[in-house]
Amino acid sequence: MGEKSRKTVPAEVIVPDGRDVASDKKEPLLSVRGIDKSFGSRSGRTQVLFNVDMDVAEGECLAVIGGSGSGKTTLTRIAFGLEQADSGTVTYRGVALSGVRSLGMLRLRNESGLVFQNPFTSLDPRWTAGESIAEGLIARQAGHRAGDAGRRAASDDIAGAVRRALGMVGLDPDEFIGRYPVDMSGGQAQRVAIARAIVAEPRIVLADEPMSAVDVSGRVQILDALAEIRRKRPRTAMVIVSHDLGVVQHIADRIVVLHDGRIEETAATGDLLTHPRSAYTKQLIDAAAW
Ligand SMILES: Nc1ncnc2c1ncn2[C@@H]1O[C@H](COP(=O)(O)OP(=O)(O)OP(=O)(O)O)[C@@H](O)[C@H]1O
Repeated sequence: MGEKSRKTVPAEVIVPDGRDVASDKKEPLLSVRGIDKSFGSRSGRTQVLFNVDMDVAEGECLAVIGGSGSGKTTLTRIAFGLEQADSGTVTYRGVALSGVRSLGMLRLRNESGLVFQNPFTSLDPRWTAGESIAEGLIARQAGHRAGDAGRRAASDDIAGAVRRALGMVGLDPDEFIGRYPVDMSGGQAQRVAIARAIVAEPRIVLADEPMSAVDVSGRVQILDALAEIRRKRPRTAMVIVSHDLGVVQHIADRIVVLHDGRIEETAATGDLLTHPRSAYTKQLIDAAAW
């Protein structure tokens, strides 16, 4: 995606110290405020997140970058309700994730798609790509239709949705629908995992280091797949975690830089690349592999 085609957030919403007060004029889709997190026993606790704020707007692609151990995975797991913060709040569509059965948590679970680093551990080796991708939809549709006609209609819908999702990630449905993970490259398997994450048309997708377990050609295809999802589903928000700024610079609208558990800066991608505020961000720009 070219620099010109990038959506940028108005400069006035980026406050001077780099804190992310609001990514858009309207309410963010997902909002994280004042998150602290420590790990360890009472005698030896290590704090890994310090008063972190982060917003994700509808349709926005936000990249969270930082070195190893900076807290990217912990922060995004907390933001998506997969882990509990020690203090602070997470709000999805204006409702707090206040417990596993809270409205905010149920909505977020139902409306998010998750992609993790290693597709071979997230895909069931006993299932074909078609079965893996269909799984989420089948569970969701089961409650909505009754009777044989309903079940037939549901299975037609599912087959169509699975084929569309495979097409969106650049995999030929005829070729891949019946294929098992063992017969896929890392890049193909990761694109199947992405198809599974987006088949139910989630409002927000988390991709945690989706390219790190894949070779260079596979990485390009994964990036293309994510860009295609953004084109076809412009209202879907994405949060992409990466240690490499180069990987995300062509797809992210905004970038959050984490350093030792603190937000170093948050800015529109073009601004961050051309006018990095911190020495640490400059280091990440210099180290970008792509
Ligand atoms: N369950 C856990 N128990 C103890 N420490 C943890 C746990 N999860 C994460 N940590 C620690 O928290 C810190 C942040 O880890 P996190 O995985 O969030 O960082 P990261 O930026 O995603 O790193 P990486 O790029 O290496 O995956 C690290 O020091 C890590 O060792």
